[in-house]
Amino acid sequence: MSHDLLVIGAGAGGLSAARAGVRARLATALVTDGPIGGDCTFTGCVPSKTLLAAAAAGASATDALARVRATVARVAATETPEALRDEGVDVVEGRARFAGPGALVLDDGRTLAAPRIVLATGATPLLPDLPGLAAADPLTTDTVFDLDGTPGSLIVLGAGPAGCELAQAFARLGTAVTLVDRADRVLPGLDADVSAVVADALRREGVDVRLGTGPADVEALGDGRLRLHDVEADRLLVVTGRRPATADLDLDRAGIGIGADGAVVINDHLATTTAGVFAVGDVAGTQHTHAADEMGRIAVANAGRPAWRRRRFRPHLVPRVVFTDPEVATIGLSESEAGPDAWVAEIPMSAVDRAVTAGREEGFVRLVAGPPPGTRRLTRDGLRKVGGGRLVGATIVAERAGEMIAEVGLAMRTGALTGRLAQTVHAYPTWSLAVRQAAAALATGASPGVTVRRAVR
Ligand SMILES: Cc1cc2nc3c(=O)[nH]c(=O)nc-3n(C[C@H](O)[C@H](O)[C@H](O)COP(=O)(O)OP(=O)(O)OC[C@H]3O[C@@H](n4cnc5c(N)ncnc54)[C@H](O)[C@@H]3O)c2cc1C
Ligand SMILES: NC(=O)c1ccc[n+]([C@@H]2O[C@H](COP(=O)([O-])OP(=O)(O)OC[C@H]3O[C@@H](n4cnc5c(N)ncnc54)[C@H](O)[C@@H]3O)[C@@H](O)[C@H]2O)c1
Repeated sequence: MSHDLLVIGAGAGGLSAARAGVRARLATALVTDGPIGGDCTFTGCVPSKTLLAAAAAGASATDALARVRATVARVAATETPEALRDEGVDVVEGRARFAGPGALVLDDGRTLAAPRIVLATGATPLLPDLPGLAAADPLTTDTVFDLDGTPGSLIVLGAGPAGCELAQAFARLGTAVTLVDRADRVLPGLDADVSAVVADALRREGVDVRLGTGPADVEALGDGRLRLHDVEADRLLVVTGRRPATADLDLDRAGIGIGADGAVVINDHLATTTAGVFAVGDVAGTQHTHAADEMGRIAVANAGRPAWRRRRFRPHLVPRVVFTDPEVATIGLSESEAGPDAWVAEIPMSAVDRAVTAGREEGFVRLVAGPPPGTRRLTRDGLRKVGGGRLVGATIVAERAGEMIAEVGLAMRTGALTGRLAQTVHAYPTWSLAVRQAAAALATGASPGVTVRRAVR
């Protein structure tokens, strides 16, 4: 059967690519070996955010898990094969591998060919090589949301976004949680003071946070319980990262390269090392639903264009939100990444009236601004004279940080001077007024409660 576009994988990236194909009037087939919606709907964002919301609302463990199942079913019902076929996508159920550069073969022997292929096969949980791990029947994000009830005690191994979110959710549902990471802080990819706020919040809620741990065996205790280091628990949840799903795809038959990090090698245009084949989402090394979604659209647009007319995917414009309480939202460069030419404006949430009225003063807004392109290193006064410079990044820790980061993304996307945020009237008393207050300090010289400094590594 012949198509214009083949998309492999029906998660966020594949769905976005397939819909973009239909919009571009391409005969589009979406090949999937799993349910439509992928990780986000079934094992990622939707169940984890539902569990967090139910736990925050004080639901019982049983109700929270029932709410997870109901919400996943509700979201999944909007993305059935039938609904996609109605949209014009030819949904092909089966597992695909490459037979050659423009050709796929399915597990039942069917073949498909197209001049454009988008690879969107996602990622799978990565389990560390710990002696005794398999025998302890560890939970992963593929299985934890299927539990009938919450365990009395739980070790969460890995304090990245998944570990911190799930540790907080289970603790709030009454489980005795120990959060373990070999790094010396939670969320080790973020600035150290972000980690400190989140670790404090988790500890206040009773999570036993153990950091800087060395390698250890997992020991089965015979009664269904297990021990890791000196911690005993009913169950172990392993959230130590994810591996791009490239196995059994026969990528080498099509000449598609894989990098040292295990992700498919792509360039700024999302093209792989093989002409006509593009890769998007987790299989290409990104880690968020909205990144996969954006990449799907860009890949399809680029697949029909010569290299000089292609759009670039700009990872620095992708916000990242950790949905702990408080939330952590980042975009672009952190202070330590920005370099000594950048300026930083920072306001603690204790100086923001909405946070004070809500009794939620932990956290801060940190804007990082650089000189406009072509401008030399600027003094503090020089920065003010160029409208506060242009934002190159932001880090927000606050109850609603995930909502607050969007306007920073808009400013960065449009290249607006920081002063534009300061000139924009924000309703009082909103959380996002903190962003305006910080922007005002860069653009006008002073703003109550805000400190301005050169970026520190
Ligand atoms: C617990 C958890 C919470 C998360 N929370 C968030 C969040 O709040 N916000 C956020 O932005 N991101 C979150 N993520 C990450 C997000 O879920 C992923 O980044 C996103 O779903 C990746 O989409 P994708 O399309 O790249 O891959 P996937 O959704 O994994 O889709 C890939 C699909 O490809 C199919 N497939 C694989 N191989 C083949 C093959 N050979 N043939 C046919 N089909 C194949 C699979 O069936 C799979 O469904 C979370 C992840 C986890 C684990
Ligand atoms: N809110 C969100 O957007 C969200 C939420 C959850 C997950 N995700 C995505 O899902 C993916 C998986 O998340 P994750 O938190 O599992 O991965 P991660 O790679 O972000 O974090 C893994 C953590 O495990 C630790 N670790 C690794 N091996 C270890 C070991 N042997 N012993 C002890 N600690 C170990 C690391 O130090 C790190 O802190 C990521 O791509 C993440 O971005 C996103």
